[in-house]
Amino acid sequence: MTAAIETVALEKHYGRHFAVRGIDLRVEQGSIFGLIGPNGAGKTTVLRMLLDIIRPTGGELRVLGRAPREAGAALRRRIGYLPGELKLDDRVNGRALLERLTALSGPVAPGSIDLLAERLDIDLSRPVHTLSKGNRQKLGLVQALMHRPELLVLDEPTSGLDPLVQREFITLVREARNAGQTVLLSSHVLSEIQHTADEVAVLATGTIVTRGDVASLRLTSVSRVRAVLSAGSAAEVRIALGRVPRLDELDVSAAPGNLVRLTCTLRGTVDPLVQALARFTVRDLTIEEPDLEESVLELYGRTTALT
Ligand SMILES: Nc1ncnc2c1ncn2[C@@H]1O[C@H](COP(=O)(O)OP(=O)(O)OP(=O)(O)O)[C@@H](O)[C@H]1O
Repeated sequence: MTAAIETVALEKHYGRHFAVRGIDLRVEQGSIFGLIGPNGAGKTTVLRMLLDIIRPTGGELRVLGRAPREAGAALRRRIGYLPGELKLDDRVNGRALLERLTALSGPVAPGSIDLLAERLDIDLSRPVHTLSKGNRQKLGLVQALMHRPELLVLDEPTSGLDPLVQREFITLVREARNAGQTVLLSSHVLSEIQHTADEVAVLATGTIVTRGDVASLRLTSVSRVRAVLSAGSAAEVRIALGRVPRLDELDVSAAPGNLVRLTCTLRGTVDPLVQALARFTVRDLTIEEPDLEESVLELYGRTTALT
């Protein structure tokens, strides 16, 4: 099956400065793909090249099987795009603005705009210039979604939205995927990626530093461990845990009643730790599953350390 998006060695430089370099992406049809990265990582640059708003300085790029540079407006109509910096015509109300945009997007099913407006809780009769940042963002989402495009490209989609609307957005994105649409979203709000994306690529300083499904990204990251053991001494526990690979930040202290408390961090599999603890009586044990945020922050840290 043709991928919805495929890039090979994609690059964009401005003079001697590379905004992105060596980007290989494959986004399968009917999936949700998340692009995460800190400010300036290159997320917007990648998305804008997909839309042919800017042109690559190197590499190859295909969107819905076509080269954006050649496919023009016909390809654009198959895509719903929410730009990171949304510019809307201020002089009209929301409904007039959206109806005008249908000239670019192509046909919109009757009732679709009203349904989306209701779900995102936006009043379309209000002049655009009176709308708050969040309400403008909602209009941006409606225009991206209203023509049920094959591909949604959403740059920081929940920026400015309150938590209830964010939740509705997540539902809308999942519905889109279930209906066979493909979604590419960029964000540094990791929770929305964590709750939606099938696959994630982490971008830092213009290159992909890691990729995978959300579950596997968690696996490679750090868990926080807390335990209370019945043990002869803190020193005995320290020695036993000294042989556990990828264990860090170990803090062991004696507590009343022949108890020993410990905290540490652990990267990867927990089995060696559990085996080391098994020689004591374990009174309490908590292994906090790391969230994506922690994994990604850690990855950013590793990347920074390398540069
Ligand atoms: N027109 C331009 N001229 C020069 N440099 C640019 C231009 N546009 C982007 N850049 C640079 O390219 C890099 C990537 O920028 P980009 O906007 O793609 O990052 P981003 O990941 O979307 O960041 P943010 O989360 O802050 O929106 C940055 O270093 C930025 O300064």
